[in-house]
Amino acid sequence: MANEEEQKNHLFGIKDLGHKTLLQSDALYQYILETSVYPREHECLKEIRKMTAKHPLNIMATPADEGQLLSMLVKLTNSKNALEIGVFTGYSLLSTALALPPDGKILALDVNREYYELGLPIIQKAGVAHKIDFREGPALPFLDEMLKDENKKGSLDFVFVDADKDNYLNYHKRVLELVKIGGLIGYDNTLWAGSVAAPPDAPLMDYIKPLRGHVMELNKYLAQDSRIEICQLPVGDGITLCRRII
Ligand SMILES: C[S@@+](CC[C@H](N)C(=O)[O-])C[C@H]1O[C@@H](n2cnc3c(N)ncnc32)[C@H](O)[C@@H]1O
Repeated sequence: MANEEEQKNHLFGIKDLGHKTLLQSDALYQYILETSVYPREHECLKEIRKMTAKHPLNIMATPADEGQLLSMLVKLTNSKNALEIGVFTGYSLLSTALALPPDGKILALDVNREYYELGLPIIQKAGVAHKIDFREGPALPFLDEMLKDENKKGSLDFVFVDADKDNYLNYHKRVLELVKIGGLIGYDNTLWAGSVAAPPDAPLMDYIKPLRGHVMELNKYLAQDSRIEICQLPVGDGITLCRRII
C-alpha cells in the first residue's frame, strides 16, 4: 500500500514522469472534450468535425479543443484581419471565422479547393462565408505577392499556420512581416506526434519521419527569434504561439 506522499505523486504524475503533466491518458483527453469542449461547440463545427471524421485523411483535421483555443485567441486579441495557411475541410477556419467580429476577414490559403468545398456548405450555413476569402494554390508565392504591397505589411492581427511542415520557416519569414506588432501567429504540429523528443533512431511512422527535422529546426529557430515572444502549448499536436514584439 503506497504511503500518502507516493499516492499524491502518482496522482499528479510526478513520480512516473519527473515533472508535472496533466494529460496522462486518453481518458483524461476524452474528459476535456466531453466536459469543456463538445458542450460548447457550435452546431456547424460539430457538423464539420463529424463529416471530416469519415474522410480518409481525417488525421489532418484540427481537433475540437484546439479549435476552441483558436477561437479564444482571436477574441482575446480583438483580431479583425486573419490569415490561415492550410484549410483542409475547414474546422479551424470556421472556428476562427465564427470568432471574428461581423466585419472581420480571414484570408484562407490551401493547395486543394476540393477539401475546402467539402466544408463550405456547412460554413455557409453557419453564416460566416462572407468573412472568408479562400484562395487555391501554394501559400508561399501568394505570401510573396502580398509582401509586394506595402499596405499589407503589418496588416494582420492573427495567423494560423497548419500546412506543409517543411515550409514553416519560409512561412515564418514572410508572415512575421505581414502580422502587426502585437499580433499573434500560431504554428501547428510543433510537437509532431511527440517525435521531436524521440531518440534519433526511434522507429517513427512514415509520414512523421521526413518532417521531424524540419519541425525541430522550426522550434529552435522560434526559441531564439528576438522579434517574437513565444509559448509552446501541448494542445492538439502542439501549437506554438508567437507574439510579434518588434
Ligand atoms: C493539416 S491540414 C489543415 C487542417 C485544417 N487546419 C483543419 O482545421 O482541419 C493541411 C492542409 O495544408 C494544405 N497544404 C499543403 N501544402 C500546402 C501549401 N504549400 N500551400 C497551401 N496549403 C497547403 C493541404 O492541402 C491540407 O489541406
